[in-house]
Amino acid sequence: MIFDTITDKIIVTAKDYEMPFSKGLLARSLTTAGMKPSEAYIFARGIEADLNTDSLKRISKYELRQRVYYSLISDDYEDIADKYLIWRRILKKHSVIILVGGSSGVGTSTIAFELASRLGISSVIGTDSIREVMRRSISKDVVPMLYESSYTAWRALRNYDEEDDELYIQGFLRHVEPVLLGIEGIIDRCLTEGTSVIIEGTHILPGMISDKYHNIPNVIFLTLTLSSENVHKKRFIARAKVSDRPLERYLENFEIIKDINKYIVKDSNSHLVPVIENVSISDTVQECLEIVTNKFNTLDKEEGGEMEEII
Ligand SMILES: Nc1ncnc2c1ncn2[C@@H]1O[C@H](COP(=O)(O)OP(=O)(O)O)[C@@H](O)[C@H]1O
Ligand SMILES: O=C(O)[C@@H](COP(=O)(O)O)OP(=O)(O)O
Repeated sequence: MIFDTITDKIIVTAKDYEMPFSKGLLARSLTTAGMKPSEAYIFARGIEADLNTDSLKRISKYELRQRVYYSLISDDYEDIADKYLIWRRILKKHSVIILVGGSSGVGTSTIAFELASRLGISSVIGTDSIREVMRRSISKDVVPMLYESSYTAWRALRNYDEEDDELYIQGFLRHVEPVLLGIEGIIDRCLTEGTSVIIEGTHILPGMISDKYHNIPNVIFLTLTLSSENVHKKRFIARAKVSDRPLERYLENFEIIKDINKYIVKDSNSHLVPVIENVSISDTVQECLEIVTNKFNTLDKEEGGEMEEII
């Protein structure tokens, strides 16, 4: 009841908490369902106006969801109405595992965190953290490539030939292999527990991840790329300004990072994994959300899900 005394806003009540109605929050769920941000805010404002007209002081989350759903239908947003509800049921019923791959600097961490916040998935794990854990359990003598970066791993190969066109990719593949053990372990754990996670980083290489996971419908692969060298370089510059990751290291190895990027894209294409150009954050997030939502929409329909059942 505390909010009633400090705000004039309608209070939205849930089982364990209550909070003032927020147009921003509602608009966010609507954009997750595919509505354009500009339309979503106007729509959320309309919902608030309707609630005020009805002189409501408090509304349950359940009733609010119901109102939003039927307003979407009556405003000819039927597609969005379905998607608006689907995430609630999906996350209740399934574990959702999203794997976001791409070479260093293309934006996998940034996009993974955005997706997690939009979808209400609370766990995001970077493959560089998994690599760190693997380093503690596998000695450098056994797998020296694990102690390198993806783009310097070639240096740890035995008797390498600097003229070999495949040298950098061979190093990258040997670097990725032990990290995959950790990635697959996390996926298995989430599937067993029914929890959701987004795993992101350069070690998500579709062709090296066991076929078993490609055949599980709630494991979704996404690959990010940047075709423009200039934009890609600028991303390292931007990142160096806000972190301790030295710019020189990435620029010095840029040609190798580009080769790895090309390899990941080719590998993704041949495994039918969607490849997304990460130019604008909002477009990339929207594109990823569309892929993920459509996949679950299909799965949900196959399972005979009825939208009305949860409102
Ligand atoms: N779509 C984008 N538009 C502009 N900047 C971006 C975009 N995606 C990522 N960035 C920025 O680029 C830099 C590298 O992104 P990051 O997510 O750290 O890459 P990765 O995890 O793939 O190495 C960061 O400074 C990030 O804020
Ligand atoms: O090995 C690599 O390519 C990067 C991956 O991390 P991101 O750049 O993708 O965050 O790690 P590094 O060893 O440079 O810290």
